[in-house]
Amino acid sequence: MAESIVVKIGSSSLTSGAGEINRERIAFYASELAALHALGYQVLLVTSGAVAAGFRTIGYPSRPKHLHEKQAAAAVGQALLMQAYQEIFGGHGIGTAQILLTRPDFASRSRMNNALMTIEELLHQRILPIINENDTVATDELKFGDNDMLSALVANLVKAQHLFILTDTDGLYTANPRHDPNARKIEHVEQITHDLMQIAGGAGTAVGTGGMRSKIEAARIAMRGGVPVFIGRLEQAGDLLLALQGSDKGTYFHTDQHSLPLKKQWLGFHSLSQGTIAVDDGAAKALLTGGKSLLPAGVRSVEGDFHPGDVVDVTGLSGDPIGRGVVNYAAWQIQAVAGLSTEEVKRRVEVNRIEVIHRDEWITLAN
Ligand SMILES: Nc1ncnc2c1ncn2[C@@H]1O[C@H](COP(=O)(O)OP(=O)(O)O)[C@@H](O)[C@H]1O
Ligand SMILES: N[C@@H](CCC(=O)OP(=O)(O)O)C(=O)O
Repeated sequence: MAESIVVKIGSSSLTSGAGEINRERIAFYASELAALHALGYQVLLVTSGAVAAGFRTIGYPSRPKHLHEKQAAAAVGQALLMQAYQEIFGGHGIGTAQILLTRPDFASRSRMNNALMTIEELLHQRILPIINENDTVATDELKFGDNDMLSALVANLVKAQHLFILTDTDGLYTANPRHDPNARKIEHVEQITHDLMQIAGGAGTAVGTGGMRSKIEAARIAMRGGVPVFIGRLEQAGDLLLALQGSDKGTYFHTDQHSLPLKKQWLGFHSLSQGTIAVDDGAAKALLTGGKSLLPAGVRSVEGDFHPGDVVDVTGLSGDPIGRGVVNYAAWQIQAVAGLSTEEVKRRVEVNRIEVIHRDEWITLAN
């Protein structure tokens, strides 16, 4: 099967800053993507810029702050973006398709599968999918977070060979290079640590949203799904191909993880959690390194009102999340048997399976 490559381009790289698209830059990125397409890669574009491309047409003096204004600007800007992509990719002989996604769509496994089947068919037909969040219906609480995260989820979904997050800075620096002239570039990252998260700051311009922090969070999710990530900037023709070959145009995030089956992706990244179970150190170790199931003996406390078959988050004693799984017990049942031996549990409650969470229904999310 052809290698698939997901490229995410930020608002700051596609728009003028005054609420309009920057056609010249769009043409530049399109020709970079077209070059990979011509080499036989299956290319997917995750585009930002709907809000940033649309606010001038509406008459807003700067990027709007209120939700309804952002949504109106996105409705205008998304059409302008697609029009530009269609014309410009068309000039390269490449057909394009618009895919607008929302987070709740993915909470349903069948809708997530439908999105994947559509994307696969488009790629099979050599059409370039252009993906954005459906901003006109996404509310702040139910967003992917940011298009950086959307690109990581899409990369996992299609089991991409690479994710390129293109922005206005040539990689991750030890501090925000806009503010710290002594900041040094980090060329390679093997693991996203707490310290690394600390050095990644917010957005660089008035049109960008998540800054480096949201890119690192996205990189962590992609790496968890076995997708290596590049964060950086393209300057001249051929740079995307050079970045694919490992040039020094940005920061490379490596991964030794395998790609995740769809069921585990859904569980880890899309399902809606109905509660939280805190476990002791022994159970945390068994789940994280032993590939074991969670037994009642390891449970310390329970929050939420969930039922068998629901998805819950699992934390260690510190409260840090370690993973997520499907429970075989109702919340009240676990509360009744937390910390007890398997024999004792069998005497006290009637459940189909003794494991609180079976290892086949579990995904580790800690680093
Ligand atoms: N440690 C860091 N290294 C590099 N850039 C950083 C760092 N911390 C914050 N940034 C900022 O992140 C910005 C890129 O993110 P953002 O403005 O959201 O762009 P985009 O629209 O491409 O998503 C850079 O312009 C830079 O100012
Ligand atoms: N869906 C929004 C993108 C928001 C976003 O993540 O922007 P950016 O930080 O520029 O990638 C839009 O198209 O305006």
